[in-house]
Amino acid sequence: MASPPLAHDPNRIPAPLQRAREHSRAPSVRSVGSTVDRDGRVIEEVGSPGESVPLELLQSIYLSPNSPSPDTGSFPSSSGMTWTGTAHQRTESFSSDRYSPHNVPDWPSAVSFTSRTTFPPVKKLPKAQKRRVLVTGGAGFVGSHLVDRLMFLGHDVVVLDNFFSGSKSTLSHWVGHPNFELVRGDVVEPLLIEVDQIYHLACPASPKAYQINAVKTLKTSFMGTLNMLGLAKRTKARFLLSSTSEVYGSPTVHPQPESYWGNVNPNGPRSCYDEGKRVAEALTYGYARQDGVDVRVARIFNCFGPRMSADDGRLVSNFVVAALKGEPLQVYGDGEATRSLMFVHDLISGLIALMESDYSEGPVNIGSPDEGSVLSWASTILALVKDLRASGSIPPLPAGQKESEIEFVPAVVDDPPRRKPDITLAKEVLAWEPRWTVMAGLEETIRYFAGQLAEGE
Ligand SMILES: O=C(O)[C@H]1O[C@H](OP(=O)(O)OP(=O)(O)OC[C@H]2O[C@@H](n3ccc(=O)[nH]c3=O)[C@H](O)[C@@H]2O)[C@H](O)[C@@H](O)[C@@H]1O
Repeated sequence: MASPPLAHDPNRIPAPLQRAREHSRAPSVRSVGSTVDRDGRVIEEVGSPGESVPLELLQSIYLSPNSPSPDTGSFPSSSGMTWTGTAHQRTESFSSDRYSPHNVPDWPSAVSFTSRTTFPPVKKLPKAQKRRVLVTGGAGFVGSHLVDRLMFLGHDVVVLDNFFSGSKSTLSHWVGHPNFELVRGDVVEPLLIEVDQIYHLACPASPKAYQINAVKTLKTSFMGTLNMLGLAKRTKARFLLSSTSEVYGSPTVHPQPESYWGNVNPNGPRSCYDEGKRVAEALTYGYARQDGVDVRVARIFNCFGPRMSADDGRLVSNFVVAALKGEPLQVYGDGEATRSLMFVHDLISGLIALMESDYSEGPVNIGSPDEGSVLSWASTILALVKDLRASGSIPPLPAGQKESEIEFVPAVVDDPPRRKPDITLAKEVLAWEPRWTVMAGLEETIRYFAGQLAEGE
């Protein structure tokens, strides 16, 4: 089904293009060599001590053989994997010589598959430490990164997903692993299994996706959360709800602390998601007070990274894909709305830290304080893609094709004008704060999408 266009406000006047051009003449923004964190330390592992996973292992899964390498800035050969050592345990499964598409008449784009016999290496945990973890929405962008992390840490993971916005390909590397189970199903139906922890992520999260079927989004938020809380009550599992910064609506307090009650339009085009998540929070604390369910609530602020789908509709994926293709970066409205961007590995570390913490008194903001205007993020992404191209790290544009430009299009209805988390509480109770710079995260995301585009995804 084609996605209906987002509602636009025709009365908002786009800012002059000249300002965008000034922004995009930003100086070189690219960092060189290994990925370093905010303190200038090389990032070798992600996650808190005791719960950390080597970055190279994670990258070996989500970066394709066609993704440019961070250190050499060069392309790996399209015929083989570039990762070595324990991280390289993937089975080659594409078009062997024998079954090459060229050898199959009339099948120009055929792909052959072999069954996987080896898996990425996972920790061996003593029985007492091994948890049975349910991740609803585990095939989605955020869910699949969480599943990777939990699998590497050695837990038993069950994923429940209806594949509305998630995809089986995000988890194909675990299918058949004895610690892993993938269930096609919808959280609006009850699920009868035995678990120790539930990460409840299931719900379309991009404004484009959640507005396609507003009633279904509300049903997922309400009935899905009700069912998963019922499961938590029966199994005495700890329950973590992925809530959102959208519960703050168009905030009148900036930055937003957890104590702020928000300013949400209860019947606008975004209300299906905003109010859905607000009722999901109310249900969660209802079960905690009434039935003693052990709950955690994470309010997630704008997150980006590999495995966002190219047509996801959100800022980073839209701008990166457009810049790589040489298409216009469309800024809705005047581009003055602000967002604070967090890289996905930081979010996963925050979610696990919250699940494992003793803090259950109320919601915790998980987000980055790196606030910038939409226009400034568009300019930054454009400049970064240009730099990576100039250094030969990603493919050049086809001959004759011009670099992307910023284009202003009408504003989106009820688009929150500014957003930045107050993360004092997360620092205090979880000892968590973002480690990745936006630049390092954007480079990783650009490498991911460059690999995807090279494979024709
Ligand atoms: O992460 C959050 O805190 C919440 O908000 C986001 O919603 P939004 O901030 O509107 O995310 P985007 O769709 O990425 O938009 C960010 C800003 O960029 C603008 N934008 C987006 C895409 C684009 O192509 N052009 C553009 O100008 C939007 O109008 C908006 O002002 C996410 O989509 C929600 O899932 C999430 O819960």
